[in-house]
Amino acid sequence: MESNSAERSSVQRISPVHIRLYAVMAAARYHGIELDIRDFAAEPGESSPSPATLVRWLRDFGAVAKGMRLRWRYLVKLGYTPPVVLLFRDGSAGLLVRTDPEKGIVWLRDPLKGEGEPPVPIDELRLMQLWTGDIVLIKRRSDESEADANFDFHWFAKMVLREKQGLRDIVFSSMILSVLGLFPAMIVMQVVDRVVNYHSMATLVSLTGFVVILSLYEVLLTYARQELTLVVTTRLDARISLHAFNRLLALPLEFYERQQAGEVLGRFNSIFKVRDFMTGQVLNTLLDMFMLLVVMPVLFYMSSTLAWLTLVSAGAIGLIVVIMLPVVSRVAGKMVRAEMQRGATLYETVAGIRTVKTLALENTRRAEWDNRTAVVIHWRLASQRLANWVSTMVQPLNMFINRGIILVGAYLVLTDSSSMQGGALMAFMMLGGRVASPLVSLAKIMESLNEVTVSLGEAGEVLNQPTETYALTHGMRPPIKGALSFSNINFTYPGASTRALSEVNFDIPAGTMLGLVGRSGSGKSTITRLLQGVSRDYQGYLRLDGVDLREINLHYLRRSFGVVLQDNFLFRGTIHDNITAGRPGLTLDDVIRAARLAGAEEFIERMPAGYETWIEEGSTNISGGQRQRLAIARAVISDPKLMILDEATSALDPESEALVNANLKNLAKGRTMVIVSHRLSSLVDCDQIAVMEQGRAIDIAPHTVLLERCDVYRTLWLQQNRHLEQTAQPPQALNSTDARSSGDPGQKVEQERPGGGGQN
Ligand SMILES: Nc1ncnc2c1ncn2[C@@H]1O[C@H](COP(=O)(O)OP(=O)(O)OP(=O)(O)O)[C@@H](O)[C@H]1O
Repeated sequence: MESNSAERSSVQRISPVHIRLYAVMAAARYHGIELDIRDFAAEPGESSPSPATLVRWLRDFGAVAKGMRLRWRYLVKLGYTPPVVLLFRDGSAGLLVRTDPEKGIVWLRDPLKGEGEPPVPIDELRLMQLWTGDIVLIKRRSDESEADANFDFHWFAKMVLREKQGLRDIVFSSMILSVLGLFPAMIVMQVVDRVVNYHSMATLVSLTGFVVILSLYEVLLTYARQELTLVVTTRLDARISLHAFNRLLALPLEFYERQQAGEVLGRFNSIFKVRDFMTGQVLNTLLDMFMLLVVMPVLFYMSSTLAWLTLVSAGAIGLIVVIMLPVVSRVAGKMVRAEMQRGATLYETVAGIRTVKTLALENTRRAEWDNRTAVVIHWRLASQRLANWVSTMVQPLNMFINRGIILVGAYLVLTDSSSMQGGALMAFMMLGGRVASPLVSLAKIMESLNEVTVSLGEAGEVLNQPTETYALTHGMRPPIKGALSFSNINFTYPGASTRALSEVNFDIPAGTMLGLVGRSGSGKSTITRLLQGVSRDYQGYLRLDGVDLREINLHYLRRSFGVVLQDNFLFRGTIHDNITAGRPGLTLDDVIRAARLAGAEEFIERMPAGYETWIEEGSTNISGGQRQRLAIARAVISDPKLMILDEATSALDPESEALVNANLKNLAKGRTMVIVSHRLSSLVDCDQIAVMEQGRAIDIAPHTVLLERCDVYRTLWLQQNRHLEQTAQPPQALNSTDARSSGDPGQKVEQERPGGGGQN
């Protein structure tokens, strides 16, 4: 219930709509699904959320939900049940937890009260006055484990088998089509042997009728099968795409930092090769195999000698393909990898085109592209050559099946006319060709299987990495005030040999404006990464309001932070869209308030379309200072209790920097703010400044105190402000706020904490 009160605290008044949302959240929580009220997007025009809107919300966050209308007589039969949401006429909702059909009573729980509270019994008459008749049923998705399952053939097979019904219909129609496929040959046999030999017009007429009806049937069935296949493969496609993209989003930032973006994309895209294979080649070959099953007995019936000859030749084709398989697949694997690397080069060039152009790196990029293309071409040629070899070896056997058999058959007809007639020979010819193709495609499947295995392995390199899913969906959601405490924090980046943070110890109360200073590489950004839960593999304890950060739901934690970096990505869209960043439920008033706080209001209003001004990709049509201010507005719109500004003003011109800095105090009101800056003069207003040196927090105190007692700080300050030093002595007099800050002697970290690093 802790989280319930947290969410409630952000709501001034509990309206019926909120009660309805809390009811849904409580029912979802029963199944272990944590919803955040801030994720709820109301449908425009709906005064209170309809079952459909609630179901959409639930489904978006991993629940299986269903809205339905129920009569009392069915509702009362539910017995002991997981909480069912009953929608009330006033826009609120209740939670039904138990019913007694004998007594005609249901028990409702107040969504705002804890699970321990006893439910209230209520009879039909009273309930019908409140209840609209709508309910929302919620349960946990049974394939939750599937969401975290590895991307392998097993997973794909499971996905395919989830389309059981569709597949069953496809198989059934394929079997019938296979049988129908025999008829043309049979008809030819009848026409030659009966109609032509005996000049029988009556047989021709009845055969014609038969052919028309069967053809019609075949046309319809083929259409239906195609339609079914389309539906099944499209559904499969959608499911795979969604799942893969969710995986991509659930990967930790640390993973992306280690990987080349182009390679990640290339690997991700190889998942679609697997999909094409499963839904195209495998399915078609399986369907072809039915043909084989149907045709073979007929062939043996017509002539066992010819049937054996056909089977052996087709088998030999399959054998050749299988023997060549390892070589072909090795080459195919090299081709896939080469294509992926070329894709990475393409992506890098396009993503970094500004640098390429400004540094005139076209020739270098072109040379790299040429090299990569040369490798691709080399392996493609090799693989196509190999394929050519295989098909050349196979061709004589294929020709034998298609042409040689007729000669053997003719010989059989001549030497022993009782064994076969001319018509049967022609029918055999027509059907014999169908034996080779399924066998060959079966062998080819094995060939592709290797290429697909390589692709799957590549995709797995990205998609089977450990995700943050658990941390994003589990954990506490405590109310956040903003007190931070670092105790004995040690952290080393994966693969690095030295610690990025070493025995960091300091505490700050909620509402502190904390500056982080230190030389380049001293660990300032690493501190902010730990705070945002980007890197979680640290030793020691980092507490937010006394709660271990690792215990807090990651999604909730990150939402509680407003973060502005040195270079902020603005999405293509309007200023309004960028400030709300797609967060549901924010109004224009919120946008304006955030823009005002960020000092962006004035320039936005001067723009021709105001908040509807379109921002191009890479935000080329606004200045750097404007972009930063929009990023700040985006960060403060949800009124976070914690804010991080990591070199947010470093890249700005002095005027824009002054504008943003002038607003810092305003921004910091009511929240804890962590400001990383190289420019010490922008931090003099901070309540506390932590000085970082080689991963250690060597001191923390207000500006004036640090100037007096921290050598590193004083050196940095003097390096940047020597000109001021000469004109105004002593440095404490530089800023009036220093006098206030100096009242707080701060914490001399290394002295106060045992185990802290020594001061430099
Ligand atoms: N993703 C990473 N992988 C490995 N090492 C890293 C990574 N990021 C930072 N480091 C290392 O960790 C140390 C601290 O880096 P950090 O970025 O926190 O320093 P900083 O004080 O913010 O530096 P700057 O002021 O230059 O941004 C540095 O030695 C750096 O080389």
